Amino acid sequence: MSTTPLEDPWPAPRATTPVDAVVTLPGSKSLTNRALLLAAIADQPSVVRRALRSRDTLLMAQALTALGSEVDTSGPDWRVTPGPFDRDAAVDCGLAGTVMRFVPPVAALSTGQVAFDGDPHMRQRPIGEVLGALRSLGVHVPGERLPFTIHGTGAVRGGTVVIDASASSQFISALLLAGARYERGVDVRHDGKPVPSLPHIDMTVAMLREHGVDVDDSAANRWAVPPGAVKAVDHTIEPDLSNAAPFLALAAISGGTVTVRDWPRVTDQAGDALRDILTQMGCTVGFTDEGLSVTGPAVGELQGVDLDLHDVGELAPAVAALCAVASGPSHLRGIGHIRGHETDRLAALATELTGLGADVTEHPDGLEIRPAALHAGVFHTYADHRMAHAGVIVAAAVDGVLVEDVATTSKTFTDFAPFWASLF
Ligand SMILES: O=C(O)C1=C[C@@H](OP(=O)(O)O)[C@@H](O)[C@H](O)C1
Ligand SMILES: C=C(OP(=O)(O)O)C(=O)O
Repeated sequence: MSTTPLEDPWPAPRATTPVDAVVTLPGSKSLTNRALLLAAIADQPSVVRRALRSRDTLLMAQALTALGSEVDTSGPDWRVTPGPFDRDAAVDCGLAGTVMRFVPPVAALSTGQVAFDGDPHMRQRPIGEVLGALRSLGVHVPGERLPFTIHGTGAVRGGTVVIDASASSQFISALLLAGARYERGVDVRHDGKPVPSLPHIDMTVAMLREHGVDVDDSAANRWAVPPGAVKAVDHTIEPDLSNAAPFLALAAISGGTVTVRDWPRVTDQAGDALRDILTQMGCTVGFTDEGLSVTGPAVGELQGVDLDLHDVGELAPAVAALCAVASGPSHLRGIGHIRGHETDRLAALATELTGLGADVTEHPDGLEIRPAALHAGVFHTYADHRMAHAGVIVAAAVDGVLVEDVATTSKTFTDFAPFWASLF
């Protein structure tokens, strides 16, 4: 966590010349929290190398420790020793969707009572479909939202369950991650509007297979996991490609070149879509020996885009910030579900960008953003790390923009602000 108190609101740096930088970014939240959880229910101890050390991943480590595993987070490589889930426990979800959704299905394997709660806004984020699914799989867990308590019996029957995962792909991932440990495994069917963030389900399926779990995803909207052991695997965590968005955006708006080291050539991370998105906006994007390099067009020549971000909604705040300083109109579609993220991101982006002079129309499932002259002001972040990323991007392009509570970035990036400032 940051040792230097930051001014709040923070006068985030303005890029007055092209920014050229090569950056090493912290590990992926999504990969780290899946690796930790699978390690805790595996048959042997294992190591999560280059684990992300941030609020969301420390909350996951604490949750698994509270259940009965040992998680040694003292070095860069985290050692996980599975232990019996045989005690009462309290789990703080903070504002981490991966903790609130992924931990209950494994907590249901405990013999104890496991109480879940989180930040004030976490009580608004959707979880009812997961709790309903657990009930129909034989788990005693009353409630629809945080706070709730799982009354474990040491085993879960499992079987077939139908849920509506149109609010979050994490509902499906959550049930699959635990399912091999259920007596009948789990067969999850989705019934509802299309599931968002499918790359995140692909990530879950790929990691389960690495752990020796046989996943059947051959039919659309159905995922099945038979009962069986979860083998221990040592994972090395890739850099967080979604958190690369503000850094690559800095090249895009300043006409500079930013390289993110160790960008994987093949990955299940949603952030990999930035390569295509930034190319469409007029950037030059390519792999080098060091990683992925993005060079922005001349200042003022960033192009507007018409994009369906349904699969990669977590990129929407950073992309919306870029659209607000682009030279042409943009339409971001297919992202109604991000109203259920850390805050209602469509409303928050429309309010904050409009507050700085942007021309934004908010739709039920997206945003239209037309070119306008932006001006100084305060960009509010609503306890949302990705709103803070959007704020620093706009501040880099517009004189006099201050970002309120930039420290909220600690959810997935410890000491983001000093690192960001060091690039100017
Ligand atoms: O499984 C995961 O690690 C995630 C899935 C996505 O959630 P939604 O499906 O709720 O968008 C994504 O936005 C979130 O940042 C991380
Ligand atoms: C939606 C996000 O997070 P969470 O894992 O808390 O759902 C996000 O990081 O953009």
